[in-house]
Formats: sequence, structure tokens, C-alpha cells
Amino acid sequence: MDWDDDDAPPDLIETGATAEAEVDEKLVKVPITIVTGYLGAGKTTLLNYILTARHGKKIAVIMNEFGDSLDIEKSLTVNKDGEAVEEWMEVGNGCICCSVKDTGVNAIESLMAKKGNFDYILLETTGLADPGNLAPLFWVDEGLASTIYLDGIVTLVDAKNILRSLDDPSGKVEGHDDSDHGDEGPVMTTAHVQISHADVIVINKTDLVTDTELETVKERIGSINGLAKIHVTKQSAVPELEGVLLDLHAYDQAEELDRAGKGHSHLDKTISTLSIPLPVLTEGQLEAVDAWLRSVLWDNVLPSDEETDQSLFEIHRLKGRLVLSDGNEKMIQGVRELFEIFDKPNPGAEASLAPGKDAGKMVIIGRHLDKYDFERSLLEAVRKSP
Ligand SMILES: Nc1nc2c(ncn2[C@@H]2O[C@H](COP(=O)(O)OP(=O)(O)OP(=O)(O)O)[C@@H](O)[C@H]2O)c(=O)[nH]1
Ligand SMILES: [Zn+2]
Repeated sequence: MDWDDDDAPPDLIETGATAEAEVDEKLVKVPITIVTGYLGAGKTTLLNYILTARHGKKIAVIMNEFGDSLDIEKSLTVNKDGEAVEEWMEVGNGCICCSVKDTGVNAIESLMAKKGNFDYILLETTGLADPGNLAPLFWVDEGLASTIYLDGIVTLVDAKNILRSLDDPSGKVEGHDDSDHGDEGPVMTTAHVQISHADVIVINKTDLVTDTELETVKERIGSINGLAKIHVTKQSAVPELEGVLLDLHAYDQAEELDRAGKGHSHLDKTISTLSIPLPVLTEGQLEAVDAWLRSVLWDNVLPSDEETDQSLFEIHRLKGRLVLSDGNEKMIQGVRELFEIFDKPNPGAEASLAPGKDAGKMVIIGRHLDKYDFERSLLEAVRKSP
């Protein structure tokens, strides 16, 4: 995907409102939740469940099915007064992860303009989409970022078939050729990528597996993504929507960091979760963490490891909490090479950890992490800095 600046900027919404009202509208951004998952996992079932559940929200659903026609129309279901209303929307290209930057952005914005205020947008991606391509768009596109924000990524998993999908070499992600890794383990499939990016994983179709099989599935998924909340369902019926699937604020909080405390797992070497405890940082050490992230995420180079000519790791998702010696806290959010460090929202809402203890944490989800010593590299970079 390219990030050319010469693309036509997305149409801005004409509000016709006063300057004061515009300021107000800017403050109320509409959340968007990406629903992904393998073919037939139960995404549509989940969307229908959400649309018919009582939540008092006006939800717009954008379906992103694969199509071979270039001007394929997207089905758009709008929940109006408890009724699902089907509409059709022109998106342009058959693959939203490639086209969302231009046509998709326009589609969402014209949707916003046409419908006025939605409370919520759900985007169902095709069973083959890589959500890693999709999520950063909601950060970097200014037109889009002014009206909506990415609330979270929900990945549906078919309990009966997920293990096969994870091990199926034909489900390999395009552009991830494992041939250069020799016998270094299983290939990385689309199923891996969808699980590694998820903020919430819904293990669905549990009526089709035994309890033992379900435990195996849970363990395997937990070994790939130790951060995501896991829910187990039949017919995609999650126990609750608020805070479980919707309104997660997965990208402006990092409460779930504490869940990923068990270090990294060796159950699934293809993609794993790594958790690095961090000390209280000085201002200079914060800068060192920033520099470390730039090296690791932008150059794919582990700073202590420069002599290694090939860094084969891939980082899909990264979150962190940094505690500074002046008492402030910062959060880190990263998807692929994009990351940001920002002030923790609601400072003081949570009691800070006692000084001297490990105060912060960085959690990394990615591929071939077990082959490198990320912890040593990061802590060394921190220690070397004043
Ligand atoms: N046995 C069983 N079937 C289910 C469950 N949930 C959904 N299904 C069925 O599985 C099939 C696929 O469900 P969908 O919701 O269409 O799956 P999807 O992920 O949207 O599928 P694609 O859009 O093709 O990727 C449908 O026939 C559903 O009725 C479940 O918990 N158990
Ligand atoms: Zn694409």
C-alpha cells in the first residue's frame, strides 16, 4: 500500500453549520469497529445479532465482500429505529483494504454526510482481508480521523475449523513467503494475521466442538494473541455488546496490558505475544524508547542486534504503558510500522505503581519474535540513556 500525498483529498463534509456547532461536531467522533474473521466464521451472524439487539444506537454496517467487478456495489445495512434497512453504496474497488484510502474514505464520509449522525459504524471485512492494512487508515487519514475513530478490531473464529486454517499452507498470506525460512516452523496464514490484530476474539460455533477441542482452540489462540479478550459463543451471541464488542476504546486505552503478563509462549512460533516490563523512565529514556521503536518498527532492526544483517521478525501490533519519573504516564499504540506515543487519558484514574517496581510495560504481537531478544535490546537502550 502506498501513502502518496498526491491523491485527491477526500471530500469534506459540508455541514453548513456555524463555527461553534462545527467545533461541537468535531468533538463527537463516531466509533468504527472492524469485524473480521475467516470465511463462514459467523461475521454476518454477529452483525445481525448486533443490529437486532437492544442498544439504543443507530448503527451503519458496511459489508466488504470480494467482488470481481470493479464497480461492485456494497451492501449497507442501516439500523433505523430498531429496524434493519438495506441500502446500497458505491465503494469502487472490490477490495476495501486497497481502496479504503480513496473510495472507502469517501464512502464513509458521504455516509456520514448523508445520514447525519450515526452513533456507530461496523465494517465487515471479507474473510480474506488482512486487518493490518485497514486499521492504520483510521489514524493517518486526516479527513477520516476528524469524523470517526477506530474503536477496535473484532475477529470471529470458527471453533471447528480454526486449527485447520492456522495450519493450512494454502491459506498463506500474500507477500509472506516462508520459503526463505526453511524449516523454521509453520507458515503464517490469514487466520494468524486476523488473530494477531484482534482486540477481541469471538470463538464461535462452539456447538460443533467438544470441551476438549475448545480448550485446545483457546490455548492456541491465546498463544498467538495474549492481549485480546476472548469470548466463546454459539450463533455469535456475545453476552453483552457495550464494552465487550462495542465502545472498547481499544486504541486509546491499554488496560488489557496486564492480561499479557506471562511472557511469550512457544505454543505457536509463527506469531506470538511478548511482554516486556519497563522501569520508571526519565525524559531522556522516553526519547530512547521512541528511538528504539523507530528502529524496530520502521527499519526492522533490533538496536542491540545491528550485526545481524537480516531481521526476519514482523511486528503486527504493539501496545505499551510508560511511567515517567515526573509521575506522568504515556501510552503507546502501534499497528505495523505506525505508532504513536501519547499522554495517558484520565491521569490518576488508576493508582500508579510503586517506584522501584516494574512500572511500565510493552506488549508486542508479531512473527518470529522468539528468535530475537527484544527485552534485552529495549532495556539496554533504556539503560544507556540518561
Ligand atoms: N453450527 C453453527 N452454525 C453457525 C453458528 N454461527 C453461525 N453459523 C452458521 O454458519 C454459516 C456462516 O455464517 P455467516 O455469519 O454467514 O459467516 P460469515 O463469517 O459472515 O461468512 P462469510 O461472509 O462468507 O465469510 C451460516 O450458515 C450460519 O448460520 C454457530 O454458532 N453454530
Ligand atoms: Zn487489498
